[in-house]
Amino acid sequence: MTGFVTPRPEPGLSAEALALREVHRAIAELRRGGPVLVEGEGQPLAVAAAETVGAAGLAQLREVGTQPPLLLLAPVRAAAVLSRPVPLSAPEQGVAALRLPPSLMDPQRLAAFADPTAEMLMPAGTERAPVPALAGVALTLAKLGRLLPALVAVPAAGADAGWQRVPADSVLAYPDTAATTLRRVAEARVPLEEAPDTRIVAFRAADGGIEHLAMLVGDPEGRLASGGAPLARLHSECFTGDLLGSLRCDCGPQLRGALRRMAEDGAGVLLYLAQEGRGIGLVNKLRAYALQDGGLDTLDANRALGYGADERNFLLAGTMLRALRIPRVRLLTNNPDKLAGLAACGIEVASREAHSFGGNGVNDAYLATKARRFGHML
Ligand SMILES: Nc1nc2c(ncn2[C@@H]2O[C@H](COP(=O)(O)OP(=O)(O)OP(=O)(O)O)[C@@H](O)[C@H]2O)c(=O)[nH]1
Ligand SMILES: [Zn+2]
Repeated sequence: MTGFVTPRPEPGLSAEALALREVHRAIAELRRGGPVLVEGEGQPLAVAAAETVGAAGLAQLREVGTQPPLLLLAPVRAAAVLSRPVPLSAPEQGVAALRLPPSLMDPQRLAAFADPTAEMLMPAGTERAPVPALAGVALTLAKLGRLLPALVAVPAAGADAGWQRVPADSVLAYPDTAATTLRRVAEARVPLEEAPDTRIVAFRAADGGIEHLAMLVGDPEGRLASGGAPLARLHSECFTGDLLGSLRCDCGPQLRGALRRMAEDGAGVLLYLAQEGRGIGLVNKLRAYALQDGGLDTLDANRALGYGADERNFLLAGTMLRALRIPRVRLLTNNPDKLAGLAACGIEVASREAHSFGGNGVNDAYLATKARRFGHML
């Protein structure tokens, strides 16, 4: 059946919640190996994630495709699978498109092209193709889903009403919409080893999505009322460091050290942001670790996966601090991006407080890379 069904917005659902929902549903579809239709200016683009797509998803792509399928990759990843440099021209939005011969339309091979830890090469003679208009948006969608930014794509016609559709605008607005619609949803007193007088406040965006937490230690409101500024830390989730005590990073000592310092100071707010692996997700962070064991540093490993060096969005933190009525902070960080990020969303950073814990023998090169390549102030 072909045809077009106008989506009926549900009563009471805001435009922002609807936009988040479109993206969440598209991500869920990509993650389970299904195809989605990205709509915007130009011909709609049907895509599936190379990492997850199965035979059924590939068949659906073939059905709606008006041209042979393409593999969309970050240029650095395209250069790796082609074993030759891929020069970028400006209008191509940081995407390379490679023609996929029928013999390569195979789930296992596609997954290997997506993943630099699999070391799979495209056959000699593989050609680049013009990059479709919505290719950059589609790769952004894959990254929002914490999938490897590698997609099988076909410019599409005649997709029926059963297809999961997502407007390009909703994808592009997603990071800001997910941040600005955060609301407080739960709160409880949770005494912590390092900071016995702690309340945890949970935040959730419109249409569900990822939740973020604020740990309020002592009396930050009182500190502000007396004209001071409470200590604050933006802590990006690190399952391996925070929970397991991994020695590869410094997150565990930074987390507990920040809580301890806030308790000693009598006030503080620690935002625990669900931005695992600088925003690439735990699975991709593990892939990045594997690449680092092969010789790349933490920045180049992210890039080899097709991600940026740091995919975090600190607008989240601005929204949370405003909701908590904390407009002014003394920020525990060595990261200049956090200072700039908070300033950009109108939070006053009264001072920066150094927050370093020294190397442990395993993380020394990682800490040195943060100083040398990310500009961390150590
Ligand atoms: N992608 C990636 N993420 C990592 C790696 N090591 C740690 N992380 C993540 O990095 C985040 C912590 O960021 P850091 O750069 O260590 O420190 P920061 O929080 O930006 O800066 P500070 O405020 O100075 O501590 C957490 O989300 C970790 O999961 C890595 O090798 N690769
Ligand atoms: Zn860590």
